[in-house]
Amino acid sequence: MAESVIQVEDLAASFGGRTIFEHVSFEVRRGEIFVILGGSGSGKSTLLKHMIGLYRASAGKVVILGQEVGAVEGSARRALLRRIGVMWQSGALFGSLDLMENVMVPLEEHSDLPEEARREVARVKLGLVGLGDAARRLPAEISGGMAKRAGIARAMALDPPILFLDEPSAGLDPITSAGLDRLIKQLAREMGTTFVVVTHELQSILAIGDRCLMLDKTAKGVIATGDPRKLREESTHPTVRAFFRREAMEE
Ligand SMILES: Nc1ncnc2c1ncn2[C@@H]1O[C@H](COP(=O)(O)OP(=O)(O)OP(=O)(O)O)[C@@H](O)[C@H]1O
Repeated sequence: MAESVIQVEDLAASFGGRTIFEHVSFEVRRGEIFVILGGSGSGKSTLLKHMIGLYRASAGKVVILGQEVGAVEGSARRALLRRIGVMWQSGALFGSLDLMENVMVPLEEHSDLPEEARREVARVKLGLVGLGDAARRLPAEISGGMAKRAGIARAMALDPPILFLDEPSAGLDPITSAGLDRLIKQLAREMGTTFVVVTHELQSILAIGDRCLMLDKTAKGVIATGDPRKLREESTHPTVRAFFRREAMEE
């Protein structure tokens, strides 16, 4: 079994005294696609933000690549954050920069590479996500699916061993979404990148998830973990069954 690269231990999140989830523990192994799922408001994005150190835990901790996210500071923190890439739901591209310039941004901020080398890295990353021909286009000139791909290329600019994707399928039609799923799987297999993906799209979960964790608003925590295909067949938890059955019937 691959080594674990992320450990989440007894994590709790709350805002203004309101608990969103507590007692959340799991680990993510090197090279796997780990999916965080759950209904609206269950705390998926909140968990992701705790994992990358944007929020402070009200209890418990997150350890990434051997370092406690909430405890490292200064240059050690910057070094740790360099080793994780994040793609936000919207793709969050800079509208005034073309795709190549967008992918070059993290390289400008975090590397000493000369301009020509930065361009070359950006070219390679855009090629990797199938956007080799669109490097000079502006975000306004591309489709939603292309924007997601560009967001992934930018998140990969510094070759992070771990990539976090926040709702990659949101706003995409099923065919584009399936194409994005294939890309994520390909990157995990070929580059050995570990993915943590937040989504509630069942088709995606079944297509790409090696393992998943399901959060629940009422339970304020985790109600299932494991292989999503097995959960679909075997879970006896009513909410887990309802989630997997609802959309399984649409397949
Ligand atoms: N910064 C914040 N301040 C206060 N409350 C917050 C904050 N971020 C999230 N919440 C609350 O935490 C709960 C979980 O929100 P979160 O966005 O993590 O859910 P989610 O599962 O990602 O939902 P969705 O699928 O709708 O995006 C919600 O009730 C939300 O209002």
